[in-house]
Amino acid sequence: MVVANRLPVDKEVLPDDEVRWKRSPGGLVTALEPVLRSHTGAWVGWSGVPDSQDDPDIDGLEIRAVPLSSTEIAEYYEGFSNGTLWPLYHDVIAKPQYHREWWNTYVAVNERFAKATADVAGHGALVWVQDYQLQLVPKMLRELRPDLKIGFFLHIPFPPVELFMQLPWRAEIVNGLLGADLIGFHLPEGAENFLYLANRLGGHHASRRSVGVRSRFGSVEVDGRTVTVGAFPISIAAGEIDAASKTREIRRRAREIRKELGSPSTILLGVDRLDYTKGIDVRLKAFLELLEEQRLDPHETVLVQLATPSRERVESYVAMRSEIEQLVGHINGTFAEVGQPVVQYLNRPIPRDELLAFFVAADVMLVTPLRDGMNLVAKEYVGCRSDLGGALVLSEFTGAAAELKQAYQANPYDMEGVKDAIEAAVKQPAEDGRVRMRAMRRQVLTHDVERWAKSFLDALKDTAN
Ligand SMILES: Nc1ncnc2c1ncn2[C@@H]1O[C@H](COP(=O)(O)OP(=O)(O)O)[C@@H](O)[C@H]1O
Ligand SMILES: O=P(O)(O)OC[C@H]1O[C@H](O[C@H]2O[C@H](CO)[C@@H](O)[C@H](O)[C@H]2O)[C@H](O)[C@@H](O)[C@@H]1O
Repeated sequence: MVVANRLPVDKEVLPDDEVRWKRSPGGLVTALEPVLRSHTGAWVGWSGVPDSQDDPDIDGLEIRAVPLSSTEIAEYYEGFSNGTLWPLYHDVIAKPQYHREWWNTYVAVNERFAKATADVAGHGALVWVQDYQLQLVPKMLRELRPDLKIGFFLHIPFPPVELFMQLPWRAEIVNGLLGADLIGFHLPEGAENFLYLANRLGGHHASRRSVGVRSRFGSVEVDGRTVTVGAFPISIAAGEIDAASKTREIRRRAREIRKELGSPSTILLGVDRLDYTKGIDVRLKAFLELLEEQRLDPHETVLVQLATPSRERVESYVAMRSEIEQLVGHINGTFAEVGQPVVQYLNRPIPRDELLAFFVAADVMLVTPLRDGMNLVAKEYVGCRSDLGGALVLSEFTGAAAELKQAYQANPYDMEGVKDAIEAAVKQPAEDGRVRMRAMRRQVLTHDVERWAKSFLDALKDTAN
């Protein structure tokens, strides 16, 4: 069973009360949906709208919707999850807000998820709890159902001790997670941060040697149980994406996109949830300066930014959206010609096949987060480039940077470094580009999401309890 804040589909109620289900945003769903489709399993989660307990009908998946009221959405989802934990775990890029009411609602909603799971899980079932919205569920679930095998995976970075210690409920979170049999992080660093805190805040004996990738797991002794802690970098359904990107329709659409953009020599592409962690402003500022310094030609270059709306009622997201839209306006105001914008910006989700066509069309992919747990967009781009064309500019502060070493990597806080990386990617010699892309594709195609799920679930089955 998968337990996640979100169901794989979001409910949409149209003005005539007709109900439609659409794909949920974000990489967690991108990764887990194909995994669960290829196994039998149930998914417990929220439908994205208030007060709904409809279970949508999805082929091969049993869905259990957990209802949330409007107040709970404001205090648990927008509040504690995305106004407190999200910025705290992402290097405090925005200032985390600490409110006791938000915390109380987070506890109550975690209890509801634990109870919903306990009600439907078969005896001895394997339960896989996902992400920062549900960090108390492992302990709550163990108390309700000690027969279950409980795994937990954190999709975002686990912060260093200096930042985590800000959290007024730090011990409760660490002890909540320790209810699991296996706790997984994307990177060894996150696992090591957690092991240190389990000892410091929980007072438990924790292993101290370094953690490996899918190997050399750490452990914490908790009330006679051993909790295993490991690093399992997530990935994409690489084979599916590779095959789809080779189809005639997507290749044709990619050529058409280039024409529609005015047949520029260089298409730069950004694809993100509209989130302040993604560094969309970083790449726009770098692009602006490269145009100003005449290192890029505005008649030959187009930057396409596809930004799907996200967490639109959270304050820091509102501010960031207007900053980005101002920057887009400023760049176009300065460098565009009538009918020929240099930045094309769409603030809406793009259908999957259309997105793949954009990846195939893009000469340079811009992935510039200030901090990101993994970033599946970088892997999707690589997965789409069977032609060995294109170049990836990648922030050092993404989880993906640990695996995609042949990308043009840059520190997103170093504007000159980002500009140099973009310029080098735009001007790369073709053969150099092929060598880089071949190496990155080898990594992505041999480390797909099935391998991620298998390595986590095998480790979970191997846990002693
Ligand atoms: N504008 C968009 N339209 C459609 N899908 C998008 C858009 N932006 C991002 N996505 C998809 O959402 C997922 C984002 O995953 P990821 O890069 O891991 O970041 P996060 O989960 O933080 O949003 C990817 O599968 C990507 O293709
Ligand atoms: O559910 P939302 O609030 O709309 O947000 C979407 C998802 O964003 C986050 O995704 C993370 O998971 C990805 C896959 O592991 C990873 O590549 C990325 O770096 C993370 O940011 C969030 O963690 C999910 O819970 C959200 O559903």
